[in-house]
Amino acid sequence: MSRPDILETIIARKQEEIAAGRRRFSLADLEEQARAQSATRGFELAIAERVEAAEPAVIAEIKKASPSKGVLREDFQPAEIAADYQRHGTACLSVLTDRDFFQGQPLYLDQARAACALPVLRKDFIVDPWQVWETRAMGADCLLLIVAALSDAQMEELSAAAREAGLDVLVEVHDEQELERSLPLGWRLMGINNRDLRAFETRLETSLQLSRQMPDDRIVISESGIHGPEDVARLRAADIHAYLVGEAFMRADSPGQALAELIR
Ligand SMILES: O=C(O)c1ccccc1NCC(=O)[C@H](O)[C@H](O)COP(=O)(O)O
Repeated sequence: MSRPDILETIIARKQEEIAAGRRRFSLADLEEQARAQSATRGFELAIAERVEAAEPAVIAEIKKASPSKGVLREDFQPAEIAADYQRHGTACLSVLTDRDFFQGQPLYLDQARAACALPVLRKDFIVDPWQVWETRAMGADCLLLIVAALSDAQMEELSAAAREAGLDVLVEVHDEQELERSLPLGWRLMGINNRDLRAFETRLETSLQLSRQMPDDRIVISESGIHGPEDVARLRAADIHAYLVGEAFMRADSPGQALAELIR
């Protein structure tokens, strides 16, 4: 029998979390909490405005640890990091809320969002409409749909729930087949993850190659494995102007300073 890969392991854990969560809050409870939240901050718009102005759009990530790299930042203060990112010109934030694999939690999203005026992506593994409403109830502005983790029917169901909840969506693909499956959903923000979530290998070429097949009405966001200005220069040469960066910032004394140096 083959060993389950990390994505399968994470998704199995998510199903347990959802089952436990439903015992505390029904879908109706979460919908009520979500509808009581203030307006979202316009995640897609913040990216689109930068890209249309030919400026780099960075989604700066706040993550303490990852399955591939372990702990990235011992002194982890989400509010301070968010304010630092804002001072140095990020377009948006991404905050890991997964506990078991990334040492995140929903409180970090709340702390980060309260410390700045930036739109925030909830970075987690969304497989059920219950989590979509949970995301909005948490106060997030955008959620991530990882195509590798979802069937076509799930993607449609989650997209419909996100629209109803008033959330923007960042769709994440890693290969041509996932791109083809996800385009009919119609979302404008299309992340190309350079990391193979099953093998952990990270190659910038994934973005460089797959972006050639992206329709003109979509915005490509290159995700993972972006470490220095030379990486951004390669992506920019391929007409990719939006970047999601985590590790390189989390390992820096000042994540905001590292961001400024990446896009200088
Ligand atoms: O980062 C991992 O090890 C990982 C493992 C399994 C699923 C997802 C994983 N990471 C999520 C991400 O894709 C990154 O947090 C994000 O794109 C930023 O990447 P990086 O700049 O390389 O930290």
